[in-house]
Amino acid sequence: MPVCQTPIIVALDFPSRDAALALADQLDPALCRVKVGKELFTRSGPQVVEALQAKGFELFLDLKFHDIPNTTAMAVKAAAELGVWMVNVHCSGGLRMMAACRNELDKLAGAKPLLIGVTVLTSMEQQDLAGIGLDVPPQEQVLRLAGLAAEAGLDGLVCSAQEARALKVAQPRLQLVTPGIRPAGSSADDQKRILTPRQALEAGSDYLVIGRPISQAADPAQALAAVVAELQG
Ligand SMILES: O=c1ccn([C@@H]2O[C@H](COP(=O)(O)O)[C@@H](O)[C@H]2O)c(=O)[nH]1
Repeated sequence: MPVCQTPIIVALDFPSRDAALALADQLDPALCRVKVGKELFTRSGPQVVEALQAKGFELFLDLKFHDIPNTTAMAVKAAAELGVWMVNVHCSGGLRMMAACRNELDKLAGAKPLLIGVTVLTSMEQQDLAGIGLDVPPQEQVLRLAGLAAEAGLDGLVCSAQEARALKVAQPRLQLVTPGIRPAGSSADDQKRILTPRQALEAGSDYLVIGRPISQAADPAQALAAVVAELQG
């Protein structure tokens, strides 16, 4: 397997295995990892994970598990047995839930996936948090959940790159996985807390999750190359 040399994770948000693999065929596993999320996994299951791994990609299984501790820990174990590189759970499932997942992964022999906690979705802004009874700015809630994730022994967080600077001070051990990445001039779509690839890297993001700006581009390989060039420039 080639060593991936960039922090880019391309989100394969497609309704079929064939569509996802067609995009993967245009991407170089040395230039990006790939992410399988809820839509693709619900339609295509573990077979699409195996097919992408066979093409040489390291894979983030982004199913954002959120359930009682035992159920979530068993789901994380199942993901680990698929050989994925990264798996995630919602931090709002609480400390005991995250600790159960950590504990389950620690029992496994051999390579384990990175265990990452989702803080506040990048599609949410302060008024969305108020709507679910959280009268705090997104960054305050992210930092609170980050503290719980660190206590539970998680490897990192999903957050906006807008919170990266504060998190690198508050939780320097945790790796930061940041969706809501938008090259200058591209549509924000349903994302609210966004930064450009370069801004995100400078703020301290370890991994940049990029979906539609690459997957919906007329030339996805060229769109990926442009992001790589922006990061190197
Ligand atoms: O807070 C989060 C957590 C996960 N995501 C996922 O990342 C990609 C982003 O795709 P774009 O097309 O670049 O918006 C998508 O798969 C989300 O499910 C997120 O956006 N925010």
